[in-house]
Amino acid sequence: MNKHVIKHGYKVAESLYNLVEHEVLPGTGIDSEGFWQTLAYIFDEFIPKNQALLVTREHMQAKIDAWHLDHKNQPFEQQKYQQFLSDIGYLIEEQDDFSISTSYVDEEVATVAGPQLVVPLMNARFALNAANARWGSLYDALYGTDVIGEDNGAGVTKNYNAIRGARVQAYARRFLDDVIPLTQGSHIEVTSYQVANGKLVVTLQNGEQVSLVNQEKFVAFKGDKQNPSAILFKNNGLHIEIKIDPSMPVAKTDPASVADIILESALSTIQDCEDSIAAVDGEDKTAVYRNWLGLMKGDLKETLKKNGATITRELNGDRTYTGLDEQELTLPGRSLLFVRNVGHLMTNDAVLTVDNEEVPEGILDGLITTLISLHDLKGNSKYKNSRQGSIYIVKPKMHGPEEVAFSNELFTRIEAGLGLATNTIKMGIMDEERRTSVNLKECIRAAKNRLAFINTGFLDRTGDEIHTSMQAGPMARKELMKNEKWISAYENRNVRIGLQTGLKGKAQIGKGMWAIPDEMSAMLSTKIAHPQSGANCAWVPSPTAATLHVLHYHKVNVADIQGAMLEQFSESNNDDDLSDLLTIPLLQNQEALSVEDIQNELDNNVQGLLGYVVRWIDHGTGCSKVPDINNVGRMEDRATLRISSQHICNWLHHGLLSKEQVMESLKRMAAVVDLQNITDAAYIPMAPNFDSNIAFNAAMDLIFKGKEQPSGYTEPLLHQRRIELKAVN
Ligand SMILES: CC(=O)SCCNC(=O)CCNC(=O)[C@H](O)C(C)(C)COP(=O)(O)OP(=O)(O)OC[C@H]1O[C@@H](n2cnc3c(N)ncnc32)[C@H](O)[C@@H]1OP(=O)(O)O
Ligand SMILES: O=CC(=O)O
Ligand SMILES: [Mg+2]
Repeated sequence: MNKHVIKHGYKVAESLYNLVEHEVLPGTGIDSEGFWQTLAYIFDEFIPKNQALLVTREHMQAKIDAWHLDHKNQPFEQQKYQQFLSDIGYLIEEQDDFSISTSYVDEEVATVAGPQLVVPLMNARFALNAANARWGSLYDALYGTDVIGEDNGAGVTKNYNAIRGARVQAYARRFLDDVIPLTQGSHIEVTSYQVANGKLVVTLQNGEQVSLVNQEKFVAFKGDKQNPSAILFKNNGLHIEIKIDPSMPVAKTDPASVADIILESALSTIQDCEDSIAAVDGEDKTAVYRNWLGLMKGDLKETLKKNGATITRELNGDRTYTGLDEQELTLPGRSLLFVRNVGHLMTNDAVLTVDNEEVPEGILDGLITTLISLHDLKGNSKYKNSRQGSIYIVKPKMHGPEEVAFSNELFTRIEAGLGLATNTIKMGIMDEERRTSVNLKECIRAAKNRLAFINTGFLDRTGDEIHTSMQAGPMARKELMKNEKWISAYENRNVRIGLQTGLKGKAQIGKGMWAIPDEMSAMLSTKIAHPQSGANCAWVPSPTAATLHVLHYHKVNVADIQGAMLEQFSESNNDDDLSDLLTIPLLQNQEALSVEDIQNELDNNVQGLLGYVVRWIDHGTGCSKVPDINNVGRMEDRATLRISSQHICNWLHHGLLSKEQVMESLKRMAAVVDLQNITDAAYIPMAPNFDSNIAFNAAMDLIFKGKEQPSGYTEPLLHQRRIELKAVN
């Protein structure tokens, strides 16, 4: 067990204590004793409330399970089911209309629509990269991904492939023609961009001088007006820089010496303490908090080897240009950072009660991540995160309004304890549990003075859909879930309620993750649906994906779409989409499933599950790219694991699978996963010693004990097994 320091009746892990005492508190203006006293008061007050909320979850789930068992083999009556959900307080009556009144929200959240990057905060290399992903090279994003085809000699080669490069240049120019068109001709014909009398003068190959159709989109430049090194545009609130540098190899093939198109990309980033990391004890929590501290103090650094060279990565500075008024124009060089705390379920030994009980991790996260954020608010960093003086905390996995009210109250108490004005902490609500989706309006009301985002976390939400209705019958195939009634009702209703509660211009309405990190071409052709649906941000898994997804926000003006939607809502009665939302995605036509279909479904789930779990348990890696059965790399995190484990568990429970069949698949797929990891020297193979392999046992538990897991969450079992592994290593 970790060593602890006793503070006001609580035992604080020594590593955390030292971090807070020596690195966090200095410079915050908060004295040590006052802080530990606040911590103790907050735990005294909120631990019992937190525990009571978890008991409510258990009771509701037990009643839902019982209802389905009572109605087994009877025709399903939707109205009766909904009435039952109301009777048990799962479904709450919506109250009067209202609008949120959140203030001091940064423009990246309130008014400018764009990509939102998510990153595991435990990984400093990635966390820094994400903070710096505010600006990204469009040329690199295109060249390095499948957006540019490999046909006709355009493949990725060891050295620079000029054929591929030419395609990249052409693609980027078509984009410029779309969003900043010239009065005549195309950006591909340009031989020079110059500035004269506050206007952009563009010379084409035929010698003609033209300009922009929308002059106001040209906002700044760098260098000499006759010979600028950068031209800056703004479209839909997002910046585009044409970088001009004749010394760069790619510029030599360009008549206007364009070296790159740099796009403002990840407007905001969520630094994640939750589903993409594996922090199981006080030591791990301290490492995560230390990275957040480095980001808030602006001094986080990571030395790494890249392309044979050793580099030190740190936060990028702001970007400066010359504005059209000849004054310096400074733009943020870093993404606006949110921090995602954990939810209400887990506990951690970073702090123990006097009875050696672990404290709720979510309460600790709220307190420590806020304390650390004081460095940003107090200007202790050479960089600014929130120019509005706010702290952005995403709260995941909350079930219904009373759990949101709990977080709201906790944040108010933390603010008071740390001397902050009430509502300095802005809350992001993940709409990812069914009891939150069905009561979304009331959830928003419960945080209406601090709400900064709602986001459809469809991955957790799918896991909860399966678990909540575990007893109702076998669920639809995983891949086909996206065609089910509930999910479109969920996505549309989230936007509708968000707009009707006044989020436009004040907060984000966000959409979920693109979970196929290497399929950027597919992302480009489909993820435009997110801004088109009225969402002003959507999640991407990497900086490259952010630079590509931002193209959608240049093409779609989300504020206009939201405005039109609001008008439409006021003219028509809203359809009652609650029944659709509550339509359980049961497998239809089970007889049509062949033996092979069932086996494929199982093998695919098992492969993803094992591929993820083995890295989680053995390496403490909370988010991985794992090949599925078709060899497509999938982003796996605890939410996708929740889906696969619950899905197998559900089919097993309803007899579509046998225990032996699941075991056979687990063992066969373990060998496949072992092979996939063969180049990793630190990898511990699962086959053939399955019984003694901790990761393999974790995988079995997730399936065979899946029904009993609270809300079908994977973290209790993952934590238990990782702690077991850490103890033997
Ligand atoms: C349901 C939910 O809760 S979704 C939210 C949780 N999910 C996430 O946060 C996804 C975060 N993404 C990731 O962790 C990764 O992109 C993965 C695991 C999906 C893929 O990782 P890898 O296989 O290592 O990616 P790949 O090899 O293609 O790229 C690695 C490079 O991209 C960078 N990178 C990849 N993802 C990110 C990211 N999210 N933020 C910043 N940089 C990133 C790395 O820093 C690295 O670059 P570097 O060598 O310069 O440091
Ligand atoms: O947190 C996101 C999700 O989809 O779950
Ligand atoms: Mg989630």
